[in-house]
Amino acid sequence: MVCQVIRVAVAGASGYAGGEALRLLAGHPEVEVGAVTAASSAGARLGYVHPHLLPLADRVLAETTPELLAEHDAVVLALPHGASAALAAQLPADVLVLDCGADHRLADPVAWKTFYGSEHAGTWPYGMPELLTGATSKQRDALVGARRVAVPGCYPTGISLALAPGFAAGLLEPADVVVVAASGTSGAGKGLKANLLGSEVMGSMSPYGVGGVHRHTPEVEQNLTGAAGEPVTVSFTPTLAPMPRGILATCTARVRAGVTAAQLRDAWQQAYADEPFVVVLPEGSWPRTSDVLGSNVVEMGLALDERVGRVVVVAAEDNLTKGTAGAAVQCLNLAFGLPETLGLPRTGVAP
Ligand SMILES: NC(=O)C1=CN([C@@H]2O[C@H](COP(=O)(O)OP(=O)(O)OC[C@H]3O[C@@H](n4cnc5c(N)ncnc54)[C@H](OP(=O)(O)O)[C@@H]3O)[C@@H](O)[C@H]2O)C=CC1
Ligand SMILES: CC(=O)N[C@@H](CCC(=O)OP(=O)(O)O)C(=O)O
Repeated sequence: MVCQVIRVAVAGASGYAGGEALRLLAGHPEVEVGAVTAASSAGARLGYVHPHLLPLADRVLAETTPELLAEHDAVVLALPHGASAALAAQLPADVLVLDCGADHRLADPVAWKTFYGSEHAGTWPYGMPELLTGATSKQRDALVGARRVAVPGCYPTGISLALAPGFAAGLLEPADVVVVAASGTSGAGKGLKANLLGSEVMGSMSPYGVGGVHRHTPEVEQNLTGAAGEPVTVSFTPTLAPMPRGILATCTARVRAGVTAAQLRDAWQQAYADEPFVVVLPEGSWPRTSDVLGSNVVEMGLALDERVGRVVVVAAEDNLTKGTAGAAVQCLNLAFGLPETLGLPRTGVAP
């Protein structure tokens, strides 16, 4: 356990993920917010780009340099894909680096090249403590004391947590997994065009990245393969929903012959019984994105569709909280030996 305050810098502080990291860090009892950095908004008051962050409103966004970031105990990188790897390589090994981008999530360089089209930067411990990596082992162990963390993607968070218990318990077939998920518009970052939001997104839902081409597909497959101990393949279709925040992922997989609804419920309950941030709802209850808005919780409900032999798991999360910045803070707590839940809300702001 560290005794002094942890100084944390946020790079990409003018963006959505950076803003959410600052909202959480500003309320964290062991953290002092250090440098806040950006690119095109460097020089602006933080209060100008994030009026909701009142306690930090008079901070001025600095340019993002490794020298400035290196003065901190921890750095949250909330930058576009590809920008974090080069920066992280220039930071001292004893500074905790939490990369909200995808650069260090995938272990397979071929999958990286196929879905991201650039050279693979390397693989860091994956920041999803609750993820089953076998029958009972979880990802948490690799995060205690870590100094480099690849924070998961927003869709892979809800989807992987939704299906891992069934694979870890050997109850699901590894092929024929189907996921359709809806995301709020903040998932696309602040660059999503205002006119697109007004005329095409609000009042409508639309699919994108259809046909197995979305870059979160290999991340989900990597996570579920780790839980199953054999290759898992996934058909994933994302959709854009007319709401600012939230992801609702509907995940289905074929159950092995003879598997009962009681066995399924048992596996999910056992997997998450001690997890503060993963909630399995009672039979017949289903999650809503509004219930987890601003909270670090993934809520899920499950049922066996006996007619077709498939388990259906529906998971809800806030893409900016548990889907990125909340996971980063959770991993910071683990890395520094603090209680894992420190500074992280378990309550949402519904309706
Ligand atoms: N939005 C979400 O729900 C989630 C996002 N993430 C990941 O978090 C990261 C940030 O996403 P998000 O906040 O949505 O994106 P935004 O577009 O909202 O913000 C991007 C931030 O990065 C800064 N920036 C852009 N280019 C550079 C550069 N070359 N060097 C330094 N800073 C730069 C921008 O600064 P400026 O504005 O000053 O130009 C801005 O602060 C991405 O990797 C994303 O994939 C992960 C999970 C969920
Ligand atoms: C709605 C929307 O556009 N969402 C983004 C996901 C953003 C995210 O969180 O994922 P990464 O961290 O991997 O960027 C997308 O589909 O690309």
